[in-house]
Amino acid sequence: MAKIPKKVLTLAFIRRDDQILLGRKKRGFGEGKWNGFGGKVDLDETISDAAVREVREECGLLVTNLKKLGVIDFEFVGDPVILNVHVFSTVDFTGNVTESEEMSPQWYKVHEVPFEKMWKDDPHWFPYMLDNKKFNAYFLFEGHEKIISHWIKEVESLDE
Ligand SMILES: COc1nc(N)nc2c1ncn2[C@H]1C[C@H](O)[C@@H](COP(=O)(O)OP(=O)(O)OP(=O)(O)O)O1
Repeated sequence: MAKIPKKVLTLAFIRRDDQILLGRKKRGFGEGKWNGFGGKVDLDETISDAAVREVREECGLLVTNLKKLGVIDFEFVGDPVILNVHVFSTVDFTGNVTESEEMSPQWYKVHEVPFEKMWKDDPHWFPYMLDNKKFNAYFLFEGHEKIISHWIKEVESLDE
């Protein structure tokens, strides 16, 4: 049976009191959308090391104690590659929030997250992430704005 190619990506969120740090993507995949910070995993690094690196590159913060809260598979009609996104969260960071070439960061109150300017899947799984619940999810997109099917379930644990 043919193996489905998966591209492993990180997506990290930083929390501070009743706020969450989001970034507006300035270029590339998801340009214009608000999201957490993340990207591809390099050959020589673990997924959580990649999450730390991507946060530092994209918003200038050094994060520690990242907790993996979710693993989401995204499939796009007509594209054989599945995006396998590992979602992390932390409240521990040092440094100053800094705009990068890729992201324009901004703190939002957790009840004022701008879902209308984000990926369509986000309102489905953000409640789990904001409640620190672990979850697995799958979304099938047609284009970048329409979800055709999805599932999401809370889980006891996730592989590190
Ligand atoms: C399709 O739905 C998605 N929703 C959300 N909330 N986030 C998503 C979705 N699909 C991908 N993502 C995340 C995963 C990553 O954090 C970024 C995409 O990473 P990118 O392609 O920008 O990876 P980089 O390593 O930064 O790429 P470059 O090396 O080219 O800068 O979006």
